[in-house]
Amino acid sequence: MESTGSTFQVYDTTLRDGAQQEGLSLSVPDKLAIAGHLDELGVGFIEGGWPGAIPKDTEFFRRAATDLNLKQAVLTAFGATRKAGVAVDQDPQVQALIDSLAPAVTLVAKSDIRHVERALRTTAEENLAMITETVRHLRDHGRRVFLDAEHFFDGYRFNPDYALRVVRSAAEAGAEVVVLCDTNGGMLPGWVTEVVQEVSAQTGALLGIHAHNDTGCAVANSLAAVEAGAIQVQGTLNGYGERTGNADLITVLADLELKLGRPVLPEGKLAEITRIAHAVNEIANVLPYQRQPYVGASAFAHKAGLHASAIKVDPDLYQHIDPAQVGNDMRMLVSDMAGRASIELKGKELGFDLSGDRELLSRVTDRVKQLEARGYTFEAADASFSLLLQEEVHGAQPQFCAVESWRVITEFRDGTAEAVCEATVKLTAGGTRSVATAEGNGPVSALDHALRQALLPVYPELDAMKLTDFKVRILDGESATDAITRVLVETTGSGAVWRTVGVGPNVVEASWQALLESFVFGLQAMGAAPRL
Ligand SMILES: CC(=O)SCCNC(=O)CCNC(=O)[C@H](O)C(C)(C)COP(=O)(O)OP(=O)(O)OC[C@H]1O[C@@H](n2cnc3c(N)ncnc32)[C@H](O)[C@@H]1OP(=O)(O)O
Ligand SMILES: CC(=O)C(=O)O
Repeated sequence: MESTGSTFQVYDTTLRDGAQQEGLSLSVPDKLAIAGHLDELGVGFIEGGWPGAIPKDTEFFRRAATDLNLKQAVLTAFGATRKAGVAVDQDPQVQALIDSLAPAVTLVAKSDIRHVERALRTTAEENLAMITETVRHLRDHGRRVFLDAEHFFDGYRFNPDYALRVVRSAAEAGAEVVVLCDTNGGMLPGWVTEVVQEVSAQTGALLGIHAHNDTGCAVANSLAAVEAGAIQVQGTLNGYGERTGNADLITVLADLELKLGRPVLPEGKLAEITRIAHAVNEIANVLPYQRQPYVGASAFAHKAGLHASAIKVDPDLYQHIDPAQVGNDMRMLVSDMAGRASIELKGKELGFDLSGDRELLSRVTDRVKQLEARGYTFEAADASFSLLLQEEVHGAQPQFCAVESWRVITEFRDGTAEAVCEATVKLTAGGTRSVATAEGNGPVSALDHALRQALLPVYPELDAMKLTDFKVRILDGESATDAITRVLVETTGSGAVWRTVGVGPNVVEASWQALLESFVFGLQAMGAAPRL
């Protein structure tokens, strides 16, 4: 929610401070796409970058002026105050902020006297003049101005008088909000509460909070500041940012709305937050954090049997909110920690009504526990669990073929650097016996090709299916080559993704199990009729 005066402001800095994360590199089109998502979410301000310092950011603002049709958010340029000893109207970086055409500017300024003297190598008075003159200059050019008071909390604890003079200078010169930054991320919530209350009482300025996560408290510190009176909260989507990141704006917004009862996004937008968090991960090419509060894939995933048995009665008993409020879903995980209720709920998720059949539920629960003790893992292989359920409910898995035998050989050919694998699969499908031989760069790809070759004439649906991931895990490391091997296979087809598991003392045998199950599950999911 953007505003003037003292209405609460949500300020996103994913495109500037988020981009300072190690390994993150956003192109101009990436930034434009993320800005679109942020606007859709309903944040008040989008800090687009530092024009004049980073050429890509200058270009972003140039393109934003024509390509970005923001409906809600105010585009904000970030930059430093004028340099020491340079007239404000002669400082090219200040001019670049004006040239960016952004309607709002956030200036970063030193508020810790030690930084003024040692990093800027200037005097206390000159730093205050740099702040006052730059804020006024930008206001004279019609810009809304915020001031990010860098290292504020450390500075205030070291020399409160100077830190307070920085806040007053900025506010008196026309800065709309002075944002107290925990730049090094070393604060704890109690300290933040105290400082925000004191600064607010001493200066009367409108304050904001910008927290880094080095103590693991960025979200808690942001909430503490808001409860102590800050009217602007800054953060980044998914907590991207330098070192351990910034306050995750997603968690902050959900906490403010759902826990503190403060509607800070336009109505209905919180339910979009999971989708937007994931979309931004995709654009930024960052793996989603499974355990991210509210929006992570595991945020409402239940593994323990006792949890599931209570959830069966009422999901609220083991969930702090209804996942739909943030656009997420509850999931049941099946494992050796499952009880009958977990199996029943997971069955329901997969389309099986197992309610009331106590004997069947106990049998499946026991079988899962025994198989997990041998190395299977069903929480990562829903498709294998679905086939297991079919065996228990209908007496057998769907029979798409009868496999007679399979074998793989690995061959080193003279003069070539790499080994080649060759697989032969003998099976009957559609009333015809086939012997298919195919090569691959490894045993699993050779088996995949041979199985496909044998089945394709009967099941053309296989054309749409593709192996997309293959993971091997040695389960008993101490036994070295005698260890048990677990293989997880991920297959994609017709817009769906499914995972199967195989276990055995032989890695190829374990792979074959997982591969065959992935074919069976995929054919069934695509509606193929089994023909032996
Ligand atoms: C806390 C934060 O995260 S703030 C955001 C930080 N983001 C970035 O640094 C990313 C973009 N940065 C850059 O592109 C470059 O660092 C620039 C363009 C800003 C500066 O580059 P350079 O001039 O080559 O110098 P360098 O990176 O070594 O920075 C030191 C200079 O910045 C000045 N400086 C540092 N902080 C400030 C400040 N708050 N206000 C004004 N000047 C500052 C220093 O005095 C020094 O100037 P000097 O060389 O004239 O003495
Ligand atoms: C401004 C900023 O990014 C900080 O102080 O952390």
